[in-house]
Amino acid sequence: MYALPSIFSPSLSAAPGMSRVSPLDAVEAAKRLAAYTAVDRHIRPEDKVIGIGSGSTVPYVVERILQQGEERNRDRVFLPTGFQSQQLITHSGLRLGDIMQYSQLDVTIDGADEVDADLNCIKGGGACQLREKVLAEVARTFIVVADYRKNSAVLGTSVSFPVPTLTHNSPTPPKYTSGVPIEVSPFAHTSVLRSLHTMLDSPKATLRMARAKAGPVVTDNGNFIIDAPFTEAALRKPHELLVKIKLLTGVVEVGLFCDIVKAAYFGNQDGSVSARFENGETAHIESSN
Ligand SMILES: O=C(CO)[C@H](O)[C@H](O)COP(=O)(O)O
Repeated sequence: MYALPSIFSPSLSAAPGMSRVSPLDAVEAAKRLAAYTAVDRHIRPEDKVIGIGSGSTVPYVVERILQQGEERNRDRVFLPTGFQSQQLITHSGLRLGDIMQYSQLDVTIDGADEVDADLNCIKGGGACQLREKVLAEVARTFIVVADYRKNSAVLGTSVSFPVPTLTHNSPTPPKYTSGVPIEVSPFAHTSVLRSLHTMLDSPKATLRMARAKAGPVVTDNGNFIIDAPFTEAALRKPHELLVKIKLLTGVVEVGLFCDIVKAAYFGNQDGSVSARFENGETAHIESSN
């Protein structure tokens, strides 16, 4: 019953044990290392209500949870942050719950697009940030897992966020980063775009378009996504920026997660894991897997 669905992790579908896993490229191996380490440290036997985030790292989280065994998972319930993680949970044979039944979760583990030195994150690369933030905020412990490319000093500066070229009427053009994902009501998307362009110094903010559908990406909540690049100076104060964006009428949720993360785990290319904790401590963990 407990088997990782191949649609989420084709190269791992036959193997709950790492030694039988087919070779992964460096990034995939790093995602899996981060996920396994976080599950081993934070999903304890007594944790019964567990949030499962979205993205390509989270299937490794579920894989490790499955490896804890049927007995351990029998009386647990798993809450998804979107359609993808809902499918991941049900196809894995784990029990699916509904966030509307729970005001507190034991732990949520999710991916991130980027994490800064203070554990602020950019999320929403998969357009799931509303549900992700709800499940992060109601969890006693919110843990982020990612590969080494997401580990940044300042948001917007990692390789996963290439800086777009931009002309600007300034002698020294400010450095703009690629976007902060912003979920907006479709009705308000043009007015939010205008406010981002004119009031919040994000002239390159654009509506995210779908790849295999005509028109914009539509979220699990029926909304649109705007990707808004900001200057490095703005992203050095992510909480201030979050508040400004959130106050725009029509904004449903912003993919800036501030002061929520308890710990972040980054898989490295050399097989180690770097961890950062909310109290400012860091750890370098040599993998035993
Ligand atoms: O925020 C997210 C989805 O909205 C994801 O957690 C984020 O995009 C990271 O994804 P991946 O694990 O594929 O790098």
